[in-house]
Amino acid sequence: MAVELEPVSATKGQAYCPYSKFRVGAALLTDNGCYFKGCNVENACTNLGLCAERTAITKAVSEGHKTFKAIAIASDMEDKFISPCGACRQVMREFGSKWDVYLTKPDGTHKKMTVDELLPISFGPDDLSMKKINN
Ligand SMILES: O=c1ccn([C@H]2C[C@H](O)[C@@H](CO)O2)c(=O)[nH]1
Repeated sequence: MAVELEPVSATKGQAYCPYSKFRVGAALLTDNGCYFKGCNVENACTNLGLCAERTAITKAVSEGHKTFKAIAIASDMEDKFISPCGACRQVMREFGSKWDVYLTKPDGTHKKMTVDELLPISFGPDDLSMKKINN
């Protein structure tokens, strides 16, 4: 397995989710073997809440890491693999389409998908590299 699932499970315990009571943890593995963990951080102003995946990615980027091998995501859902929201998929895609996302269950089972499988035919940084107008 490319990513340790234990850190992601532990990170779920840090979730600040007084409104949804839905705990999520993420563990992001960089190309050079560092882990950045994240949890969801909710807010009384509902739409300011941040998902676990984006917390982990933001922590990594702000510490100088932008190439990722994998991210693992954990929740308390016993019967379903946790699946990242559309916003998180787009933020993952910003840093490449070919890295892995491990969707997990509390019993340790997981499903591995690439960012590209989760967000096919995506819009990304390359699409902005061509100048479309001359001003
Ligand atoms: O992949 C997911 C799905 C949901 N959430 C959070 C957002 C919100 O705080 C709570 C309920 O949607 O779970 C995540 O952090 N990651």
